[in-house]
Amino acid sequence: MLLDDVAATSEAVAATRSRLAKRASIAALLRRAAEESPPGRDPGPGPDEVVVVTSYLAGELRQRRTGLGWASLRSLPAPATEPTLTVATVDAAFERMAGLSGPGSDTARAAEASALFGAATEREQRFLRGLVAGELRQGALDAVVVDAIAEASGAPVDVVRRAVMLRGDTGAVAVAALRAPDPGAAGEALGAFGLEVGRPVRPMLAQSAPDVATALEKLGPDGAEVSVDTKLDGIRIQVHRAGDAVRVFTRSLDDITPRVPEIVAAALALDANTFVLDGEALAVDASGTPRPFQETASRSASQEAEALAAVELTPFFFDALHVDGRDLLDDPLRDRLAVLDGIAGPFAVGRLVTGDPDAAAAFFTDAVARGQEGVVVKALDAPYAAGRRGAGWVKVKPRHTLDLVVLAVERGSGRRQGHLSNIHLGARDSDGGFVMLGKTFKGMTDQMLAWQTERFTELADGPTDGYVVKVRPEQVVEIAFDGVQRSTRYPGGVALRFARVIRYRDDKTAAEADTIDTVRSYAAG
Ligand SMILES: Nc1ncnc2c1ncn2[C@@H]1O[C@H](COP(=O)(O)OP(=O)(O)OP(=O)(O)O)[C@@H](O)[C@H]1O
Repeated sequence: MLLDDVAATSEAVAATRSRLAKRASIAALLRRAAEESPPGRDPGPGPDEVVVVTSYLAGELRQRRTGLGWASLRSLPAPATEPTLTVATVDAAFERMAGLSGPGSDTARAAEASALFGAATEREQRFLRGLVAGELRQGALDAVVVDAIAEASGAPVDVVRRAVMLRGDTGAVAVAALRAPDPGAAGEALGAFGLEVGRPVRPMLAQSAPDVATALEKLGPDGAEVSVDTKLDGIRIQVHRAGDAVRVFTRSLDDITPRVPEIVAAALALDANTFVLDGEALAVDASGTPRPFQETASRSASQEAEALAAVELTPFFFDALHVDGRDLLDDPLRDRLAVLDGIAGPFAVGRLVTGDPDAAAAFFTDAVARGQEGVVVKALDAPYAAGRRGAGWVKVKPRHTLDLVVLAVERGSGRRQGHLSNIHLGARDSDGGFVMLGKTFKGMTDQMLAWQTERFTELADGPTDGYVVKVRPEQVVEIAFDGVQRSTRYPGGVALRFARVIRYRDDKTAAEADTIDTVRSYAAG
């Protein structure tokens, strides 16, 4: 298949707001990809073309890192006039670039890139640039691609979605679905995708509520028993063990095993040979009181890798997805917790199972008094909704926070001279854009200031010599605030009161940031 076909479809998808139209064009292209490269016909050394086409349609390169920087794409060779590049050729070129390392690799990579872009037409250049810079990626697109795989293969959409969540790899799911001879076989092939120990599953996420009483109402009938879990403010971890082999993954499915030997040791000490557990890793002091979040985060944040050895982390588990040959994802939480308690012992997160709203509220107050972040209230009959903000979990925190996207940054003055300081904050709106809500430089440590100056120079979009530097909307920041007020100053009609920075989040993409509707729900009256 020609890259031009994929680029054309990608442009058509971006040009329409209709989800049905997007789904139809993606499905048509996937079907063509499967027909043009039937299995068994000189497969060559590369992957199935359907895998590559699927990831390009989702806006991603198959290679997570190519070493190609945004800056290197500023001056491109003149475009070709005729489209000749095939998807397989392009994938092979990126594979070579990703494999380069050591002295001279930058030059070799630049030469590869220049040859690739020189063979691309103007439209293909635009598309490739978007892929490399990550500009084509947006959360909403993943869901449309899942829908399109269902349409193209005839498999039920929830079966496709489930396979993607369990496999964490949309391309592999597309191949299995599209290579099946008929819809029935496609559904069967996907149904066989189970949880595999060693392969991370997208974690279940929580909804939120302003207080415990509201959380209980959301979860179901009066008086129904729920689990009120302590909400620990650390790093989400998913720990896989098969015998002596342990792997630790983050919320975004990155493998951090080599960086957390103490978690590996704790996993090996648990009373089961094979498992997948979900939990949170935290720095705690001798009395079990959590250390400030910054200490834990310094272990995960890429910008502070040197702090790695400094803090000892303890894992706390709150869910079991698989134990000793038994998949638990579809079992009710009640049963999963019984299994968890049987193996995790002191490493299980503290919880209270109750149907009494007063007891639940008291547990929350106590957790916060002990320095924890809040609670997650969970329905005992709900399955584990991998990769989704499931209805079964509701988080409650005493402090209001939002995850917003940095839209621009201002040059600092005085003590902050030479730094990029005041950040412009945006919430996500329904059509993929961002609405500005205010600015802040409160709460920033000197370390953050140094880090963000570098980061936003990289993300700068347009001239960087002005006072306000516009940036590509990619960096998520967690903001605490005292309230939301109506305001005519900003386009969304609302502004944050006393917004302050808590931390930069590398575990969320802009597509996962909070929406303007969520922000408005905090506005009084
Ligand atoms: N007992 C618990 N049960 C579930 N999640 C927990 C628990 N303790 C801490 N957490 C954390 O809370 C998060 C659930 O909230 P959510 O799904 O909204 O993710 P989030 O946006 O990363 O949350 P936040 O920013 O509030 O930590 C989980 O990702 C996990 O890291």
